[in-house]
Amino acid sequence: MVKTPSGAALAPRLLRAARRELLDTGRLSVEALDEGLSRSWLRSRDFGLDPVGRPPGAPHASAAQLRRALERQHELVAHARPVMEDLFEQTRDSDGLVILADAQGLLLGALGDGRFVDRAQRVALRPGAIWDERWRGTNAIGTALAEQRPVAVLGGEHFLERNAFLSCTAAPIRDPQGRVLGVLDISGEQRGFQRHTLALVRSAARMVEHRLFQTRHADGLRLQIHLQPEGLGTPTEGLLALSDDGWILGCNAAAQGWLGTEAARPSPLEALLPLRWTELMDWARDGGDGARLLRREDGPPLWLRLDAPRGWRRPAPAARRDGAAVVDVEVTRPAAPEPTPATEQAPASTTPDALQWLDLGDAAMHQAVTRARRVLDKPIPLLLQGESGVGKDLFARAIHDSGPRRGHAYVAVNCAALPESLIEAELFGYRPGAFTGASRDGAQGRLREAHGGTLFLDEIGDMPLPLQARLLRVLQDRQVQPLGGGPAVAVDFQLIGASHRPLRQLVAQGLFREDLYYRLNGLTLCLPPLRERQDLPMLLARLLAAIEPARRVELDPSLARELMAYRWPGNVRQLEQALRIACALMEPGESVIRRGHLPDDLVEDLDQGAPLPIPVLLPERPGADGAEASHEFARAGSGRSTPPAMLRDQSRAHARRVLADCGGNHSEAARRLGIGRNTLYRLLKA
Ligand SMILES: Nc1ncnc2c1ncn2[C@@H]1O[C@H](COP(=O)(O)OP(=O)(O)OP(=O)(O)O)[C@@H](O)[C@H]1O
Repeated sequence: MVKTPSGAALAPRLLRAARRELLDTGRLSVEALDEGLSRSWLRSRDFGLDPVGRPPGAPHASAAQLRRALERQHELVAHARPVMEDLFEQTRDSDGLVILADAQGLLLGALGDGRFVDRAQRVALRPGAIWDERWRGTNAIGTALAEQRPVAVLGGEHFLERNAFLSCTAAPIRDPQGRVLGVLDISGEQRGFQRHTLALVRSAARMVEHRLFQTRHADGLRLQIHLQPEGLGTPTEGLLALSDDGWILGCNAAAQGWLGTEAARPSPLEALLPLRWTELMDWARDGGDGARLLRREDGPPLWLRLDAPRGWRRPAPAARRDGAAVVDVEVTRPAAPEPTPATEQAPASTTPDALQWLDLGDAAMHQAVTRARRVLDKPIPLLLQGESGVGKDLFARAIHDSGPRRGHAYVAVNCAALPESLIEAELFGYRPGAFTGASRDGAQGRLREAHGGTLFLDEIGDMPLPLQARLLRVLQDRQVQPLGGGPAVAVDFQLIGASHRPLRQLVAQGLFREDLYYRLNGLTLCLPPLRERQDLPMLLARLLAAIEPARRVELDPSLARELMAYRWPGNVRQLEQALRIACALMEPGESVIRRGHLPDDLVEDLDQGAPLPIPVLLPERPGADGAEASHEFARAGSGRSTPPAMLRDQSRAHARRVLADCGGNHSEAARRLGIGRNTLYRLLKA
């Protein structure tokens, strides 16, 4: 936490002297300062910020950009708003502001009505401004994000002296998967700071997290846990969300702490609690009322309460992954609010885990998973669209594994990987001796192999037109005619097509049959590119755990932030590959991935792409970087297919213009660009 050991800020004079020393000598008298504050000051210095000079041109969202950010974060905003109103009432007398920021430090909303609001406006403490440390130096919002924990930054502890009149406390808000979604902050005049504010903001953030968890897992069975029975039902309780076959799908921070686990990966109930799923079902069948004490060998006893939505019903008996039988149970709960409208309810599904596993908290992925679930048991063809490497193949497999055909074959064919002459035989099969080079025994073909199961046609946009006609016939007649003749054979499969090329556009260009397009497109699911995903931290943790199951590997925090701002042209595949290489390059004793471990081309991109992290935002001071520059940034931000060389050229040209604007002052130019001086030199030379 950013505070002195005594919990109070040091005298302004001492803080100023310590900062001066840091800038003059590069040394920080750490004995005098709290560790978190020291780290943040060092970061602020490395960003090239000057505590007393002109403030750097921090980006500021336009009204439309802010609107879009609010739309993206509507779930967070909806749950935070009532909590913020409550906080505002509690802190009204001390004339402060209650602020909500997103995970990039973009201020989404603020509540306040006193004199302080005017002063706050003058330092851009208002919606649309970005309080990332990169531009504002040490401050509660930016520092809470960088340190990923609650912080108080009092008066002169702010790196920029213009902010020294502020005292701010902030706590991160995490989503049900544990990734930071945003920050709740209370800011006020330094004089008005009250010691309990940090505790207040921390418990308010917990309350928002609690509401997010309840909403995200509204349809399934939940367990409440606490060390004391009185804690059950309060925002301090631990929450576990369970799948219909006894797997823990979600686990809030309190539960993670008590159970010594992480929320990243679903695990069976029995792996975390000394409680069998069948016992829990018996309890549920008996009404599931009251609280129970659960004694554990590896930790303090926990109180446990069952929380099932009204009418929650265990779906039809199905084999569990561990082979244990499950029973059909309906839980009768006391009267509760009417269930959410039918369109919002997830359908009953026996093993939601394969799809659930992909739902790490990104809104677009969540929507794709929810929609896929709704049609799992229906004969509706699915079309997956998304850039190469976003996980279409994995998603198709998860649909199969979560649906009623999971006990049958999953047959994947990459239509782009085979020459036209072979695809036909591969898909439709052939009779013995049907063509030169054919096997003597013939082949039944992939379509027939998929009978009863799922056929996944990857890169279906690359299927040659004559084959499209044949495939269409199969889909219409539900029969396959092998090459070389012979009787037609009935087939029945779930069809999933995928393409990184927009099929609709191919239809317009005459490259894809319109009638086949409509046959395939029962429901289109669009998987988001990695750069737009909001769940990168969770994905990183997931991939690292898979690559290095035997040791705990972490990313250097500043590198993690860079990776989050990177554009990932190769999507999850590129990320996975980069992490594999990094893990391979680490020395045996190392556990933190740093830049030096990454593939060279990625490091090069990170260096050269450094001005791009927040490309779509306008500079706060219009005169500073100029409208032209911001348009260029905006173009770079939206130019998905812009090749790296072009991006480099654009970035270099932009850097040169900013440098010229700064009269050749490299430090000032680096500050305005939001990059380090060395990166600027490299960028100019590139
Ligand atoms: N959510 C995820 N969790 C873990 N790994 C993932 C996830 N999504 C994708 N991957 C990994 O990323 C890689 C690329 O995924 P996949 O092959 O499914 O992408 P794709 O969209 O089908 O690519 P292409 O269009 O090039 O065929 C795979 O190694 C896959 O395991």
